[in-house]
Amino acid sequence: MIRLGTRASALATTQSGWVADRLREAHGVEVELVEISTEGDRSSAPLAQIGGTGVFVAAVREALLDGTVDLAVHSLKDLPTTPADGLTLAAVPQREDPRDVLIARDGLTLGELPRGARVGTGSPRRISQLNALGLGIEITGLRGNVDTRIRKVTSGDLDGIVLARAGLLRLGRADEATEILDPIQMLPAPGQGALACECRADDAATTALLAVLDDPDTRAAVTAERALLNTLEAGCSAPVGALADVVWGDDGDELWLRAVVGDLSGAPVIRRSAVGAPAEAAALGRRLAQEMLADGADQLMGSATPA
Ligand SMILES: NCc1[nH]cc(CCC(=O)O)c1CC(=O)O
Repeated sequence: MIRLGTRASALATTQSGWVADRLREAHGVEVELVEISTEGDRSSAPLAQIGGTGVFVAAVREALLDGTVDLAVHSLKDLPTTPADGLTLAAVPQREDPRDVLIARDGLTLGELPRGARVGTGSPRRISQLNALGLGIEITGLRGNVDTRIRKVTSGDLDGIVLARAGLLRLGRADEATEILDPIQMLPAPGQGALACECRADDAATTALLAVLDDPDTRAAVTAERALLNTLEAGCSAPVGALADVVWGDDGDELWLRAVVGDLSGAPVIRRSAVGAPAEAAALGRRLAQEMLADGADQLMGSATPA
């Protein structure tokens, strides 16, 4: 019997249920879902105020460490880049679509929104990239689960919201998006669309069961994205986007990494890309981050501390 710790939100239980099904299928093991309430779920304060998206992860990790559960499934983009003592990232399953989408009233796209339109997002990364497009839209803070956010549009409170396509796909609501945002304009959060299966580092049995779920291309991609974020010394609430892909190139598999650093004001952002070998994903992320720091990424982010 494997006890799988999960947050109680619809998205978290769907993700955890998916991992549980894969484990049952692959190994015929019993898996029980154990719901864990986190500070991020209990409070509606802005995430930057209560410690960033790490608040979703901390309580679930505690349950792992004290033995209440044997396995935790997180959204990888919510996982801090510093490794947790005593835990191991045992599997990164194949990634869902990493892109962001717009859900707007009347089927509108970003370019069709009138000046002054009110678009909801609390993510500094999304605010920075939206403002840099110079569309004259007004951005307002937004939190809550996927359903709560979508209702801000259907109720007429907001003209649009931006959120991750992966969450919508997992909840069977992807057709509610009115535009898929091209990464050329809107790079996703490092790790977006990927899941993290975490267990105790000394739990060889669970680690071995999880091995079948690991997707090497996804792991290489998110390793590069997270190494970049870590080298920029930026947390989950920094205006940083990154997306890596394994592509077939002249020398076999190549890992392409694109990244953006901005500020919240609509100032020009810094965008760069680099290519390397999938086996050197972390080095690729660090190298691209160094280049962006040389471009002034730290000053740009330094001016961007959210109020
Ligand atoms: N920040 C919250 C969060 N964490 C993970 C997802 C779902 C997408 C994913 O798995 O990356 C979301 C919602 C969103 O950003 O719209």
